[in-house]
Amino acid sequence: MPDAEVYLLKEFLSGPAAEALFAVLEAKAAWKQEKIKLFGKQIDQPRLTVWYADAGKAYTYSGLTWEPLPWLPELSEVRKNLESLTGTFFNSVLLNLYRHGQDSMGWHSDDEPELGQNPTIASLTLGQERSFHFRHRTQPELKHKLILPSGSLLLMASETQHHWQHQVPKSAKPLEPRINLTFRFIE
Ligand SMILES: O=C(O)CCC(=O)C(=O)O
Ligand SMILES: [Fe+2]
Repeated sequence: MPDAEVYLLKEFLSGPAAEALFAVLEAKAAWKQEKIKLFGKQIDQPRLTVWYADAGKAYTYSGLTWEPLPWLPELSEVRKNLESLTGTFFNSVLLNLYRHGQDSMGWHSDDEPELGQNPTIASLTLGQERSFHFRHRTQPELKHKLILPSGSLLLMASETQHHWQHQVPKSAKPLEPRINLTFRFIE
């Protein structure tokens, strides 16, 4: 992909480790159904979310301001491993629970000002594999599609968010749940 720095580690976690972490997070994370405003109406986001971060961090995302919860030990452990792998620090993680094929995330870039100029975003998939699409912001013929399997880690770095958008599209198939963790550094 031009104008991007993207890596996919297909086996960041083993199958059993990904399954175990999925079970812990599904049961222990404080999942919430947030609303978004669309054409002046409040509607449910097509997924459940929860945000964990270091104390004192506030984050605005999808028009919502998130109040961080203190880290679960299992999340701190993943954070530590990611930090030694990437050589970058992460002080927050957004969890998304896609309950079935009709849950999704629309086209966007992770380019909120508090993420800084060229954020490194580490995105871990647990459970159901899903498609992940990229499209270039100014050259619409540039597209890229990936499958994110359970235990995989997608890293997006340097100028990727300036030039590309990404989405997790809905699927007509009756899919099993997927948990996604996106680790970020908020300034
Ligand atoms: O679920 C995913 O793989 C993507 C999540 C995402 O793009 C985000 O949280 O910003
Ligand atoms: Fe994103």
